[in-house]
Amino acid sequence: MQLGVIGLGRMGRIVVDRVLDEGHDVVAFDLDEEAVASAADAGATPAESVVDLAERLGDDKRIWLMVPAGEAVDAALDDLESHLSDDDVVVDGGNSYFEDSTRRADETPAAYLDCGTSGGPAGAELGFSLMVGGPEWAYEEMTPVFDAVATGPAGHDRMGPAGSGHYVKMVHNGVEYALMQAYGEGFELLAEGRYDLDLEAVARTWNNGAVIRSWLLELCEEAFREEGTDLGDVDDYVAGGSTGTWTVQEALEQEVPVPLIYQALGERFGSRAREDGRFSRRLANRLRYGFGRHEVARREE
Ligand SMILES: NC(=O)C1=CN([C@@H]2O[C@H](COP(=O)(O)OP(=O)(O)OC[C@H]3O[C@@H](n4cnc5c(N)ncnc54)[C@H](O)[C@@H]3O)[C@@H](O)[C@H]2O)C=CC1
Ligand SMILES: O=C(CO)[C@H](O)[C@H](O)COP(=O)(O)O
Repeated sequence: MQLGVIGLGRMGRIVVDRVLDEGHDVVAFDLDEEAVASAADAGATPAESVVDLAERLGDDKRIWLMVPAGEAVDAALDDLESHLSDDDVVVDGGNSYFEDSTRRADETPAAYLDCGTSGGPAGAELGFSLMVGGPEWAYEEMTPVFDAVATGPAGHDRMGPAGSGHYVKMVHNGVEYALMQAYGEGFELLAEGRYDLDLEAVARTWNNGAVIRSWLLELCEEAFREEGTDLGDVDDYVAGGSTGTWTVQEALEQEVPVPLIYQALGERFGSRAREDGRFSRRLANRLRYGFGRHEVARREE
């Protein structure tokens, strides 16, 4: 199969590499020329623009968007629009808002798959977990690509119609916020509590057989190992927040109580007011580096 990939950042480049590794062809474009050159070095065919990418793909185009949610997705789709037909398939693998995805599915003259992607940069080796929404035939058509990008056949599935992939990923991120908050609170109590504990040793012990072992807890262990048990100069400022906000908004609309996710979101917003130096927030700040290679906000000396 030949796949066009638009957006070659932390996540898009992994899509390129994993698809190439499985013997497929890739045509790659990014606004950043260095990212395009680097993908070309890895074996992709470089494109000079979105339109050039579309023209190089010929009939039955298969295109994966991996650009920031929002305007960048609409900009790429605008450029693609006149080059698409209903035999083509466009996948949006970013963290788009699900209602944007249903609108785009209606407006795009190709089959549109909204694909929630989880796993972060660690997915380069492990593969991603992919939650896909959209037409069944398009999902089946893209199965070789999903097999390559995901951990394997069990790492992707069709959730339902348009929007459902990004809807499931939105809720996934709400859960992610709540889990980060729970680990943060537990470690804050241990850090502030009555024993002088090595939190890396605690995390390592928990990760070996404990009920609460998980990848996020492995990232806690990594954070304590790399930053120190007091998290060193990691600031109590947690960025991000859009997917958690959408989750809470949807929960309110559906009248489903999600107090843990709401509380975790509130803690993030609170961290930006810099009222105090909460340990849990500093850990969340550092964990986002662990799973997403997002920049760690550091305290000023
Ligand atoms: N980093 C992570 O852990 C995860 C990120 N995501 C989502 O994946 C998407 C991409 O994220 P990252 O790769 O981390 O971002 P990134 O910032 O590393 O890369 C985005 C790339 O898109 C390019 N770009 C922006 N607008 C463009 C346009 N109109 N045409 C072509 N290229 C354009 C940028 O130059 C950049 O290279 C986002 O929606 C993000 O929320 C999803 C799961 C995990
Ligand atoms: O989707 C992700 C992980 O699953 C991305 O890392 C996302 O950026 C996390 O959300 P936030 O930026 O709000 O922390």
